Amino acid sequence: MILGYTAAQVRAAEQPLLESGPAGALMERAAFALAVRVGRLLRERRGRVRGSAVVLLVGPGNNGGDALHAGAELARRGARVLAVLTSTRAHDAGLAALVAAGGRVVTVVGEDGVPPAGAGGAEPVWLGDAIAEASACDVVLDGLLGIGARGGLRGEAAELVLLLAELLADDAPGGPAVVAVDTPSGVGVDDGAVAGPLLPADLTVTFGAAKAGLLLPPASGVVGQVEVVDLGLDLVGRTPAVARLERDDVAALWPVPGASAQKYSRGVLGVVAGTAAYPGAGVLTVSGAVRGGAGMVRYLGPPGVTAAVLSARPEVVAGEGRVQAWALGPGVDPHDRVQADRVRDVLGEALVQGLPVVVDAGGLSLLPGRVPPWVVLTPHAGELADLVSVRTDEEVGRAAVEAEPLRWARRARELTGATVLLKGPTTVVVGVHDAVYAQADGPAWLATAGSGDVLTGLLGALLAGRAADVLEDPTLAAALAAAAALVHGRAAERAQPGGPVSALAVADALPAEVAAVLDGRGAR
Ligand SMILES: NC(=O)C1=CN([C@@H]2O[C@H](COP(=O)(O)OP(=O)(O)OC[C@H]3O[C@@H](n4cnc5c(N)ncnc54)[C@H](O)[C@@H]3O)[C@@H](O)[C@H]2O)[C@@H](O)CC1
Ligand SMILES: Nc1ncnc2c1ncn2[C@@H]1O[C@H](COP(=O)(O)OP(=O)(O)O)[C@@H](O)[C@H]1O
Ligand SMILES: [K+]
Repeated sequence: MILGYTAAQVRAAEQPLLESGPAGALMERAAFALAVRVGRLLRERRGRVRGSAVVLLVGPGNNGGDALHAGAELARRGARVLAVLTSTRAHDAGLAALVAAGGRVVTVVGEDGVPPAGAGGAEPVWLGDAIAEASACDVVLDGLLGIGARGGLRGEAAELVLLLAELLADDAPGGPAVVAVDTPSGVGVDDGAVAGPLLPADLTVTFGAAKAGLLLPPASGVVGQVEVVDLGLDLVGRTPAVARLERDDVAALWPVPGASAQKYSRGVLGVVAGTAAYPGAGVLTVSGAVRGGAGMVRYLGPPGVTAAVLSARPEVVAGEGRVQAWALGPGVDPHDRVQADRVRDVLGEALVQGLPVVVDAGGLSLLPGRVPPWVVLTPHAGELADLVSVRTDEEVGRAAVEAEPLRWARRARELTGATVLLKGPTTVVVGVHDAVYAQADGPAWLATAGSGDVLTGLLGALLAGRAADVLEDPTLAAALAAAAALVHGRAAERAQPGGPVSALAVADALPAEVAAVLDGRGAR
C-alpha cells in the first residue's frame, strides 16, 4: 500500500530529525538519494553520467536547495550541470556546493531584460535561452517548488514552465527526461490540485513519504513514476490522507473459496442492468461478475436482454432468488418504466434486508435520499456532477468534478451516505471515516464504452463474496471498491498490453488477473 500524507504531516515528522541532526543533513541525504536516482536515469539514457547534460530549475526555497545539492553531486560525477534560477533568492549552501563542483548558474531575466534584483553574481540569460538549454539536455530537474508551494506557479517560473512544457509535449521522443524534486512544482501537495502551468514529470522522487497530492487526480496524471526516498520519518499514528492499494493488499481483501465452498457460500450477485435500448450493458455487467468470480449471478431484466445475457453467459440464472448483494443500473434508462421500477424495488428491498449494493449509471438517479455505506455508487465525473446538482442548488458540471475529484466525491458521500467510487484516469474512492483511496491502474485505453459496466459487475461479485464482512465493518466497502478498480485496470492492460481493449475483453482478462493478484494464494 502506498500512503499519501499532507505537507503538514510530513513537516511534523521531519521536525525531530531536523532538531537532532546537524544543519542541512536531512537535505543532503535527500539530495544524495535524488542524485543517485538521476544518475541511474542518465546511465539508462546515455550509457553514463560523465559528459551528460543536466538542467536544474531552481526556485527560492529548500526544494531548489535539494535540486542544487543533487546537481552538485552529479557535477562531481562528471555531468555538465546548469542551474536556472527563476527567483531573486536561492538556497545559499546549495548554490555554493554546485559552484564548487563546477556547475554553472544563470538567472532568467525578465521581459525588460533586467535580472531580478538580488540575483547575486549569476549570469543573466533570456528566458528563451534557458528553455533551449533545458529542451536540449538529458535530464531536467524540477526544483522550483515543493511542499512549500502556495497555489500554482507564478511569475518567471510559470512562464518558463509553460513554454518548456509546450515544447517538450510537441517534441518527438528523444527530449530530456523530467524528474520532479519531491513534487512537480505547483501541484496542490495535499489535494492534487492543478492551478496554472506544470511540467509533467517522467519520475517524481519524493522525500520521506509520498505526498497525498501525488496520488490524487488531477495531479496524479503528471507525476510519472513515483519513488519515495526513505528519510527515516516516523509517521506511525498519523492517519494518511489517501491510500493506494497494491497487488498484495488486494490479495488480502479478495474472497478466496475454501475447500468446502459451494456456490451459495461464495456469494450470489443479483444484477439489474440493460434495457431494450442498451442490452449490451446487461451482458457486460454479468460478464464482469461471472469472470470476476461470483459464486452465482442472477439476472433480472426484459426478455430480449435476458436472452442476450444467457447467450453470452450461460452460467447466469434468470429470475428472482436469494442473493447476497446487488449490482444495479448499467444501461438502465430511467424512462424505461419497467426496468427503472425494478431497480427502485430491488434497491428498497436490499436496504430493508441490509444487503450491499453497487449502483451505477441510470441507477444513480433512482437512489433514495440517504443510504448506508455498504451501498457503493460508481459514477463517472458527469454522473457525479448530475447527482450533486440534483440534490443541491449547486450547479456542478463535469469539468468542475474533473478539476477536483476528491472534493466532489466527498460531497456526493455527504449528500447520500453511500461509499462513492468516482471513475476516471485516477479513480477516487471515499468511504466511512473519510477513508480515501486513489487507484491509477488502468491504461487510457480503458476509457471505452461499457468498461464501467464490467467494473460494476466485478465490484458486485466482490461485495457478494464478502457481504457479511462488509455489513459488520462498513469501512471494507471502500477498500473493496478500490480493490475492484485495481483488478479492473490491470485486466485492461493484461487484455492488450499497450493497445486498444474492448469492455468484453477486459471482463475476459479478469480471471487471469485475479489469479496473478492472488499469486498462488487462490490454490487450496
Ligand atoms: N523539511 C526539510 O527541511 C526538508 C525539506 N526538503 C525539501 O524542502 C522542500 C520544502 O521547502 P520550502 O519549505 O523551502 O518550500 P519550497 O521550496 O517548496 O517553496 C518555498 C518558497 O517558494 C515560495 N512560493 C510558494 N508558493 C509559490 C508560488 N505559487 N509561486 C512562487 N513562489 C512561491 C515561498 O514564498 C518560499 O519562498 C520540500 O519539498 C523538499 O524538497 C528536503 O530537503 C528534505 C528535508
Ligand atoms: N484516461 C483514462 N485512463 C485510465 N482509465 C480510464 C481513463 N478514463 C476512464 N477510465 C476508466 O474507464 C472506465 C470507464 O467507465 P465509464 O465512464 O462508466 O464508461 P461506460 O459508462 O461506457 O462503461 C472506468 O473504470 C474509468 O476509471
Ligand atoms: K519540485
